[in-house]
Amino acid sequence: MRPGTPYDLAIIGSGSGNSLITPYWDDKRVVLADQGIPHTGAFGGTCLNVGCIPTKMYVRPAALARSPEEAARLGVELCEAQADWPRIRDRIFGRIDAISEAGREYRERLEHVDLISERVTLTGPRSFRTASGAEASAEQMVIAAGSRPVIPEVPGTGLPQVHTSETIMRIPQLPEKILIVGGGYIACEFAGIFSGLGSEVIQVNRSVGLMNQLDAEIAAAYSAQAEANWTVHYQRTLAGVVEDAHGRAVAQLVTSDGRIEEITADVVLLAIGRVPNSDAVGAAEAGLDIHPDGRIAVDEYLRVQQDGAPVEGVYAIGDISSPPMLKHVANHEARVAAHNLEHPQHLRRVRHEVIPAAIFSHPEIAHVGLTEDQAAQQVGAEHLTVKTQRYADTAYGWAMEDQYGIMKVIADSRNGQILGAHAMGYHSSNLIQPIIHAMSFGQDAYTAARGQYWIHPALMEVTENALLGLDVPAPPDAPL
Ligand SMILES: Cc1cc2nc3c(=O)[nH]c(=O)nc-3n(C[C@H](O)[C@H](O)[C@H](O)COP(=O)(O)OP(=O)(O)OC[C@H]3O[C@@H](n4cnc5c(N)ncnc54)[C@H](O)[C@@H]3O)c2cc1C
Ligand SMILES: NC(=O)c1ccc[n+]([C@@H]2O[C@H](COP(=O)([O-])OP(=O)(O)OC[C@H]3O[C@@H](n4cnc5c(N)ncnc54)[C@H](O)[C@@H]3O)[C@@H](O)[C@H]2O)c1
Repeated sequence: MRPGTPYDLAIIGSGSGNSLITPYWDDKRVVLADQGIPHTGAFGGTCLNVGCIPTKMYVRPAALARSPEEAARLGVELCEAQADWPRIRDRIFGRIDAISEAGREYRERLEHVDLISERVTLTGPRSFRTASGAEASAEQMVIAAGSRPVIPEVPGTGLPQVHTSETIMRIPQLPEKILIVGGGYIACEFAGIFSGLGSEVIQVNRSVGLMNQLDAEIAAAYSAQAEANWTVHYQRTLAGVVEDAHGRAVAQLVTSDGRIEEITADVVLLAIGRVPNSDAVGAAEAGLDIHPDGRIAVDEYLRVQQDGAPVEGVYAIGDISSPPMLKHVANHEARVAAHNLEHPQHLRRVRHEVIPAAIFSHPEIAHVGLTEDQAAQQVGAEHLTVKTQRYADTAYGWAMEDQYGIMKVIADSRNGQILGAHAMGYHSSNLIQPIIHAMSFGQDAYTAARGQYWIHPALMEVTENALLGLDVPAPPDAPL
C-alpha cells in the first residue's frame, strides 16, 4: 500500500467488488482489500469459493448418483451408484482453488492496483484502516464486503463436527449421517446434495414446512418431496451440540412442546441464514445508515446513506446492502456501481423489479415475482388468473415419467400482465427463463405464449402450456 496520497478508488471485498476494476482505472490508483474466505484465506469471495459455484458442482454428481432410481422407472437397470467423495471434492476444488489463486495473482501483478489481504475497518465513508494499522483513503469507495453465516448462540457450535457452508464442502469423507439445521436455501440445497450422494440426511426446521418464504403451493409441494426423500423434523430448535464417546455429534433440539430431543450424527450443518458484514467493516461507526437487518442503506444509485442523504462517490453492492442475497443481483449492482463510479454526472439506477432465484435442491425450485398471496394483496384476488401446469401433462413429461414437476404462473386477468411464476422440478431454473424475459420486457402473457414458436416436444412446453392456460385477454392484432 502507498501511504499518504489518496487512491482514486478503494474497494472492500473481492467477490463482486473485484469486477469493478475495469480498464477505466488503468491509469489511476486502486486499492482492493479482502481478508480472504475464513479457513482458506481464498481470494474472490463467497460465490466462487464457498457459495453458488462449488455447491452446484456438488449438485451435478448428486443428481447423477440418483439416476439408477430414475432409470428404473423407465425400464433401464443401472448398477448401484457409488459416490467417491474425495474424488468429487478434489475435482471441484482443484478447479475452484486454481481460479481463485489465478485471480489473486492477476490482481497482484497489476501496477495500478494494491491488494490488501487483511481485514479492514472503515474510518469514514472514504477511508479505512487495516488490521495491521495502515491507513488508506480514496476519492471514491465501494463497500462489497458480503455476508456471513449466522451461528446460533448455543453451546457446541465450535466442535469440529459442526459446520457451516464455509467448511462442509471440504470435509474428508462423505458422512454416513448428517444433521442439517434450517429450512431455507442453503439447508435445502445441501440436503439434496448429501441425500443424493448417499448420506442419511436428517433436516430439522424451526417452523412447519420448508422454503416457507416461497409461494405456498410450491413450498408445500417441495416439503412433501423433501419428506419423501430424506427425514425432516419440524418445530425443532437447536439448543446445543456435544460430542459423544465415539467422536460423533449429539445435537440437542427443543421441540415445540418444550421437550429435549437428541439426534446423533457424524456432522451437523448449520444453515439458518446469513447476516450482512456491515458490522465487520464498522459501517455504523463510520456514520453510515444501517437497516434493522444489518444491511447498509443505499439509494437507487447504490450510494450509501448518511442521515438519510446519499454520500457522493461512495457505493455499497451485493449482500452487504441488497435485500436478496443472490449473485446475479450482486453482479448487476456491480455493473451499475462500475458505471456510476466512471460517470458521476450520469448516474444509472439499479433495476430490482424482476429478480428471479432458484434453489438447486432435489427437486429444483425456481421463482420470479409475486407469490399468489402477494399478488392477491397487490391487485385483488378477483383479478388474478393462475395456472399450475404439471410436467407430467406434457409430452416430455411423459418421456421422463415425471412425478412431481409443476410450473405455476400468476397474471392479472384484466391485461395479461405476468405477476409471478413458481416452478419445482427438473431444470425448473431453465424453464422459468422465458417468463423472466416476458416480465422484464413488459410482455403480456398472451403474447409471450403465442408470439414465438416453442420447440416440440421439448420440456419447455411446460412453460408454454402454463402461459396458454391463463385466462387473459388477447391484445389487438395478437399473434395466433
Ligand atoms: C452455500 C451458498 C450457496 C449459494 N448459492 C447461490 C446460487 O446458487 N445462486 C445465487 O445467486 N446466489 C447464491 N449464493 C449467494 C451468493 O453467493 C452471494 O449473494 C454473493 O456471493 C454475494 O457477493 P458479494 O460480492 O456481495 O459478497 P462476497 O462474494 O461474499 O464478497 C465479500 C468479500 O468481502 C470480504 N470481507 C468481508 N469483510 C471484510 C473486511 N472487514 N475486510 C476485508 N475484507 C472483508 C470477504 O472475505 C469476501 O471475500 C449462495 C451463497 C452460499 C453461502
Ligand atoms: N440458489 C441460491 O440462489 C442460493 C443458495 C444458497 C444461499 N443463497 C442465499 O443465501 C441466503 C442465506 O441462505 P440460508 O439458507 O442460510 O438462509 P434462508 O434465509 O434461506 O433460510 C434460513 C432458514 O433458517 C431458519 N432459521 C432462522 N433462524 C433460525 C434459528 N435460530 N434456529 C433454527 N432455524 C432458524 C429459517 O426458518 C429458515 O428456514 C439465502 O437467503 C439466499 O439469498 C442463495
